[in-house]
Amino acid sequence: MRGTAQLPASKSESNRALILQALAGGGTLSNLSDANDTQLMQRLLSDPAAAEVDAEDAGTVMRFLTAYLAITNRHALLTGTARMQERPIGILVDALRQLGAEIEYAGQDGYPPLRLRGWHYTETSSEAEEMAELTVRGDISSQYISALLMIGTTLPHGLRLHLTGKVGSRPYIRMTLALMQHFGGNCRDLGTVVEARPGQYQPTDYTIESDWSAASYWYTMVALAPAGSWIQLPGLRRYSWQGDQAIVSIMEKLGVTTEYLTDGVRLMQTAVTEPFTQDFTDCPDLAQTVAVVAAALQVPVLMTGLESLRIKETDRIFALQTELANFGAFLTEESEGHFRVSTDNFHVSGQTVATYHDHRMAMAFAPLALRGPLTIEAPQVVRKSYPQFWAELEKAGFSVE
Ligand SMILES: O=C(O)C1=C[C@@H](OP(=O)(O)O)[C@@H](O)[C@H](O)C1
Ligand SMILES: C=C(OP(=O)(O)O)C(=O)O
Repeated sequence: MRGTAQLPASKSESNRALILQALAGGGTLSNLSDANDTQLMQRLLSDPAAAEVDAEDAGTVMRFLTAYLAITNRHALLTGTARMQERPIGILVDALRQLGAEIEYAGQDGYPPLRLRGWHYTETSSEAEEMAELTVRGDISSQYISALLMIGTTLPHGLRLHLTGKVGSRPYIRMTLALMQHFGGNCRDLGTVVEARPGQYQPTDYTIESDWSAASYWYTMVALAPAGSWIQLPGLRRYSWQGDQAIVSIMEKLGVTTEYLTDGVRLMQTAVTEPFTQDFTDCPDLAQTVAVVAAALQVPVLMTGLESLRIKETDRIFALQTELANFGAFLTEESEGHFRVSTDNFHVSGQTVATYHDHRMAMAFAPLALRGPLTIEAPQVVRKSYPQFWAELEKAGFSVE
């Protein structure tokens, strides 16, 4: 493998920028993602009269729009796929209700679909001179916190959140604060306390960075490709707001080194090193990539911080365990929350990989084709974050049927 692969733009940055642009009332966004999650967000924001809003399987769309539609006083049914209706949202709904939103559960308590019935400033919230203050659990999804922070700026006195529990996906909260600031918001990260000061966002231009989570699959390919392979990925930045840039240091330990270029990075293969322990609390979306590449390289990585994986697009722990087993690889819970990747005669020989409606299952396993033929079921799942994935693989020399 030698060449350049095109990445999608970051869907996390794109979906925040779209909400902030809507709250600011303008600003030009360049290099918006072609991911379905982002195209969907854009479509839903551009139809302010819709009575039913379908967030499909996009977590950021569901969570960010719950807060955005509430604060903009929309009356609508906010729904999603069957899986989305199993992904919890009670923490966000409770917080928004305390702030003045009228939200009812149209199905099961604590889960979408939601019936939004507008925003009612309570007397205390409009008269008090102090910031609204809430305590929010941080150990289920950071998307609730990002959703609240973005609208917090537009509250009469702003919003202070006290985060409890083991806060996961922290870099995504920092990305939210960075983008809020970029759009003229005044906010602070004080660790277990995060604040959005009251103010007005300003229409601001922003160019979205390429997606580091999508880049992770190219790291796997370079790791598994013949010696001397390299790949260039344009649009990635050395100083990134994306926590999944952590793939750089993780893959140093799995035989791929990163060189920063004027535009993007070049990945080069090096020697594989020792077994190691990796905590995914800050970067859960990298877990599948690393589990698969560690299995293929037969490096016994100990993975921790995987708590949120069970409530993503699918139960990713179960999906990984089931599919890895077909290759002679195992993800075993050694002690609570500590999962060891191990292998017993790892082989790729025409297996079929089920994808469980999860784009990351397809993209994490596809690079195994460098070791032998395989079939990926429902390959269109990649459209959630990387619609061009299969086309880019073909350009890189894979034979895709
Ligand atoms: O805020 C975001 O853009 C995201 C936050 C993470 O979710 P959690 O906060 O639920 O872990 C991540 O897994 C998801 O893909 C995108
Ligand atoms: C978990 C993911 O997305 P979301 O939660 O936004 O659906 C993901 O892209 O891996």
